[in-house]
Amino acid sequence: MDDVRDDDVIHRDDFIRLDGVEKVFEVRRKTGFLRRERREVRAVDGLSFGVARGEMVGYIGPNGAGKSTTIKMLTGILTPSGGRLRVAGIDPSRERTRLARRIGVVFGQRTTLWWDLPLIDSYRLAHRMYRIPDARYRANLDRCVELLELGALLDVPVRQLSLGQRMRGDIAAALLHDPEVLYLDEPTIGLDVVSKAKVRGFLRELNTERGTTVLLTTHDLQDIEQLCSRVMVIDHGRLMYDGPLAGLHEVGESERTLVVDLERELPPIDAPAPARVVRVEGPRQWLAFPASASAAGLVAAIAAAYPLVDLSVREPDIEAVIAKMYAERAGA
Ligand SMILES: Nc1ncnc2c1ncn2[C@@H]1O[C@H](COP(=O)(O)OP(=O)(O)OP(=O)(O)O)[C@@H](O)[C@H]1O
Repeated sequence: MDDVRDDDVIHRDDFIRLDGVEKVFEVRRKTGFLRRERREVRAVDGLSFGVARGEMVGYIGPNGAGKSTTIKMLTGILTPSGGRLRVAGIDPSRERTRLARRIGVVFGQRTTLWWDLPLIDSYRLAHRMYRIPDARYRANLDRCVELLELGALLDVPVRQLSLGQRMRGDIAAALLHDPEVLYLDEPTIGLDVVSKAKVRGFLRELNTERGTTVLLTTHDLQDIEQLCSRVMVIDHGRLMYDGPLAGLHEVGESERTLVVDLERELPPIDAPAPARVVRVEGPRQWLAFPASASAAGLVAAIAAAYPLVDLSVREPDIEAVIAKMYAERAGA
C-alpha cells in the first residue's frame, strides 16, 4: 500500500473514496444581442462514497444526473470544484498519468481504438504507450482474444467492425495494462442480446478471477441485475440510494407481477391481500404483489382454488422503481 499517504489512512479499505466532492460548471447563456447570463450548474453536489477493492458497483441515475462528471473526475479528466477524491490513494487530477497506469476506462459511445487501422495496431500502440512488459502484454492479449472472441477480428480495420465487436475490442484495449479498476460507461449500449451476454460474462469473470474493481454506469438495468450486488443511484449530483439492488425495490415499493393462465375465462381471481388482479385478458390474469414478498404463498393460494394451466413471475422494471423513488423524495 505504498500509495497510501498519512491522510488516506482513515479510509484505507476504500480503493475509491469520495468525500463531499463537488463539480460546478459555469455556463454562459446568450440572453440578448450583447447580453450574456452566467449560470452555475452543480453537476456533482457533495458526493461521498467508498468502493472497496474488488467490488463491482452499479452507478445509475437519470440523464444529466452527474454520472459522467463523476467518472471524469475519477479519471482525472476533470478537477473537482470541492471536496476530496482518491483512487488507489492517488489524487486523480493532480497525478493523472500515474493513475492512468492503474485504471481502465470504456466509454460505450466513444471508441479509443484507431478507426482506420486493424484492431491489433491499437493494441500494439497501447503496449508501447503504457510500457507494458512484453510477457504481460502477450498474456493479457491472449486472454482477452480468447474470452472476448477477437481472434478473427485482429486484422480487421476498426471501422469495419460491428458495434458489438468494436465494444469487445474497446474492453480488451482498456485491460491490456492490467488495471486494478475499470470504469465502464454504458458498455452494452446498442448491443444485441448475444453480444450483451458475452460482455457481461467477460466482466463477471474479470471481477471474480482478477479481483478487478468495477464501476458500471448503464441505462440497461439488466446489466446491474446480472453483475452488481451493490447499486448507487445518483440524481442532481447527489447520492439517493446506496445498497443492494433488492433494497432499491423496497425503497421504491415496487411490485412484481404474477401472470396466471387459467383453464378458462373466469372472473378476477380473489387473491389474498395485498396481491390484486390488475389485468384480465381471456383466461390470462395479471396479479401485482410487493416485490419484497415471496411469490410462493400467493401461488399456493391460487393453485388451491383455481384451475391453473401455467404461471410466471415478472420482475419489476427498475427504471420505474427509480422514478417512483424520486417522486416520493420530491414530495417528502
Ligand atoms: N462541460 C460542461 N459544461 C457545462 N455543464 C456541464 C458540462 N458537463 C456536464 N454538464 C452538466 O452537468 C450535469 C451532469 O451531467 P453528466 O454528463 O455528468 O450527467 P450524466 O448523469 O452522465 O447524464 P447522461 O446519462 O445523460 O450521460 C448536466 O446538467 C450537464 O448538462
